[in-house]
Amino acid sequence: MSRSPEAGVIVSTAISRFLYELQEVSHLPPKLSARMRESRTLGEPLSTEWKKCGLTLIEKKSTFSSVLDEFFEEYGGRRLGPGCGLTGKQPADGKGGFPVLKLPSTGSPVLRKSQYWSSCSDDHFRTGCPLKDVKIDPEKKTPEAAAGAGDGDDKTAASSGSAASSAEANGEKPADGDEKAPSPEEVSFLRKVLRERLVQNKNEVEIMQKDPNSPLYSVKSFEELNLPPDLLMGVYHMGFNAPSKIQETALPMLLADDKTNMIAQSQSGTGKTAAFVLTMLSRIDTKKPYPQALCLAPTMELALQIGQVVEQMGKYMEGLKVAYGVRGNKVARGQKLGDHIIIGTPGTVLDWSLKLRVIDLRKVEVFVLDEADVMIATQGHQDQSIRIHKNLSRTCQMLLFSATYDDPVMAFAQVVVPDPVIIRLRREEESLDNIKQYYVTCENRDAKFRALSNIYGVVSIGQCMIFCHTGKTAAWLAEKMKGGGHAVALLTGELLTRKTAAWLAEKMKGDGHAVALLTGELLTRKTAAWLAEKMKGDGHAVALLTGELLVEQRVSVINRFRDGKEKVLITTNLCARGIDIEQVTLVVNFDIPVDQFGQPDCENYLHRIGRTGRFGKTGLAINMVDGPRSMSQLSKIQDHFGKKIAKLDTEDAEAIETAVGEQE
Ligand SMILES: Nc1ncnc2c1ncn2[C@@H]1O[C@H](COP(=O)(O)OP(=O)(O)OP(=O)(O)O)[C@@H](O)[C@H]1O
Repeated sequence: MSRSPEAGVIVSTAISRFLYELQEVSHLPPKLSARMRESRTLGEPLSTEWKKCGLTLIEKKSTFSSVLDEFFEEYGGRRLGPGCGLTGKQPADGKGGFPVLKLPSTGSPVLRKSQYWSSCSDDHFRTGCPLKDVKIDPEKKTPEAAAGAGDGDDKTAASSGSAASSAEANGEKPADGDEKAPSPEEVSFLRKVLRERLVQNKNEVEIMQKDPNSPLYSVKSFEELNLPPDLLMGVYHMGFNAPSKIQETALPMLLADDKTNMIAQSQSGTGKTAAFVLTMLSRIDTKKPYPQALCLAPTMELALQIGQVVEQMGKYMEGLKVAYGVRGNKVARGQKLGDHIIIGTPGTVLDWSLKLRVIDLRKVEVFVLDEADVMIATQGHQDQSIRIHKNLSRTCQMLLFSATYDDPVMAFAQVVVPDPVIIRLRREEESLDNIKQYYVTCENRDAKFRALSNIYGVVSIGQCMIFCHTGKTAAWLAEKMKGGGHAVALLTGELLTRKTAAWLAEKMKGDGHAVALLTGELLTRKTAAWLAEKMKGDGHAVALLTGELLVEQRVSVINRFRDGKEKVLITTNLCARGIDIEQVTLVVNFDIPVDQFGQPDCENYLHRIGRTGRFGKTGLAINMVDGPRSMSQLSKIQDHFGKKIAKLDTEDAEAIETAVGEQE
């Protein structure tokens, strides 16, 4: 049976997961269940994993399909087709029994092609997410497609078809799939590290509290909060003069003796982290050598960011100790942690508390769940957080913070935060009032580039952001503009293409480095990373070159642009979504923003061009239209906002001068 390593991983873990779930349905003997849990090693060949579980692969027709049907009834799945299912012998007493997997001899095409199974990733499996919670991702590619589209520059990604936009005019496949969108965790991390100051918001804080009669008060200064002097010094050390809008309302409740439980929602950058860090610090006694505050974040990077705030704000608290419950931080079973604050990700903290027992959850005074919206987007985190939460004492103060407020977040919040006060600060509306919007008609992308050059040739532009639909167009345009002498920053999901990686590997080898190049058609990023680790473990010096731009690299690109080192930032929808770069003078939609269904994306349009025209200045937005389709998309956007988008003739220098001149 031939299959790529990644296919093996996906299939094996999905099936193991399936079996793991199945024990609840068909009562596997405990010893076997335990062995199955142990056998979740990433990348083990399917057959080894099965053998470890005491399972055998057979090729006969299914005789155990009723169990399978029962399973799907219970978990809401469906049969995937003939020849793919469970088979085995049911013992006479009806108890126990070893389910045996049956795969078609052709390399399990049904499993691989099925959205259901390919949606079960290793993460679902590792984090113990119930199968019923596995979200089916219709965009998810089969391993073969992923391998083909991953980091090749001579292959185009699988097209989503309907997402086609103006990029079609270039004969290029317009799928977003040619680069990877930053995950919610990455976006959240990027925002945090890029944030330099508080986001101001003039809206009123809305409050919903359990007892509407209990008095509410807000503070206008940190002194009013009666903080211990060492903590107040820490706040000043952070450079905070007065509480932010959300802090004014939240802090008096958070710090009150009755340990109010709270769900707080406001946009990123409004001061939530500072508020809960202050609460954690105010609740701990550094003389007591055990964890008293616990904070969960969705990723290691975010946990470390929070830790930095804790360490800065707690700078004057003598003896304060912080531990990071994140992957790679090892603790010995039974060791008792003497740190006062634990910040970590749900999986590791769960292990530390319930498996290794290094934290006594009953002694935790305050429990914080940060970035709940990002947390629930990560499979498994929700369940793990709930399991941790269940072991906390009733007197523990529970706090949950989120940038959004939709139903899944609230449902989760209600489970982990009993009797909460809910506070909310609505995002200030962005408006198009200060922005002059134009469109330019161009035949193809070369014509778009010419139009852009004309604009640059006639007037001097401050900083400009250009949005393209795909990473490929962005890279092409960046090269063209560089050729024209512009200082250009390029922010896309792909840094190294396979070709570049191969070239770099050769260079490095030439310089005497031992380089194993792990990219290409067969290996996906995950398999490559796994293999690199394995090889390193075996003492090889391995450089892993894949097609992804690391978060740190993205930060550096954005920072360079913000510092004015480059005047033009060319980016894609995917990479720029949710990331604020303030104060550019010109926004160019090289391609009209569309959503995954090819419909005009008004929200994104507003967000993109809202970057210009801030601080009372007039901004300028230019949209490039290359056919009837993009024209119709733009008209819909115009109708949506009810603001005129005027035609601009970029062959007419005077017209350009008038348009740009108005903006200065
Ligand atoms: N009272 C304050 N005065 C001045 N600056 C503040 C204040 N509170 C927070 N800040 C600063 O504002 C920025 C955003 O604050 P913070 O990280 O607490 O917001 P957040 O809502 O948690 O955002 P995110 O969700 O992105 O983490 C940080 O640089 C922080 O140091």
